[in-house]
Amino acid sequence: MNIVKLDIPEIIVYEPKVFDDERGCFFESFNQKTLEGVIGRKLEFVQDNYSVSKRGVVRGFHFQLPPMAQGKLVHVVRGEVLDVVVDVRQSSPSFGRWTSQLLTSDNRKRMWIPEGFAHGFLVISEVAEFNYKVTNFYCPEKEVTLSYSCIDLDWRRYLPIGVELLVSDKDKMGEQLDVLVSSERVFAQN
Ligand SMILES: Cc1cn([C@H]2C[C@H](O)[C@@H](COP(=O)(O)OP(=O)(O)O[C@H]3O[C@H](C)C(=O)[C@H](O)[C@H]3O)O2)c(=O)[nH]c1=O
Repeated sequence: MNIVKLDIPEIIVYEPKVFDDERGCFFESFNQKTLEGVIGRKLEFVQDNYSVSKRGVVRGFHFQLPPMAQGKLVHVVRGEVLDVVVDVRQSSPSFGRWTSQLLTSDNRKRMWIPEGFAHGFLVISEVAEFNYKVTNFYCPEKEVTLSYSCIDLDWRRYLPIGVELLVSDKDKMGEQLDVLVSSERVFAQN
């Protein structure tokens, strides 16, 4: 297993060990014991999610507030995405900062996103199939949408000229971080 360090230490990216042979390849797409060893905490995933998106789709940023906060273990089954997380923990030294990683079916990278981060991604390939495990059930009442435009990222530079962003109405209404802070819809100071 190869671990990729990002500039926000709580976000962990790793590449599973791949066993190639003349038939093709094998790798453990998920191993709880291995992952708990890397992350250093117990994990209990309760739900698997799967989304299929066209090139140019931006999903997010979404997060759920306590007590329904979700840790997420994400990966790409087919295609390529730019996966982006934003720290929404007010007590964190990296509050408001973001980091990203290209996740593809070829690089087989998995990204662990703990509770307290808003998550989203841009689809770069023609189609992307995105699969992730979450540590808490979906709770729309506790879900918050942070605007995908709240960070200094030019999403379009990852797309061919002429391909426009495709964003849901809900995500188009995503709010800026300062609004979420003033309405106490971020992770509170400890
Ligand atoms: C997330 C979720 C959604 N839904 C239903 C609700 C809607 O009727 C439909 C589409 O939901 P939404 O537009 O919120 O899907 P995404 O934009 O892919 O949301 C995801 O986007 C970013 C990338 C994330 O990290 C979140 O986990 C997740 O919110 O699925 C469910 O029934 N269960 C669920 O767990």
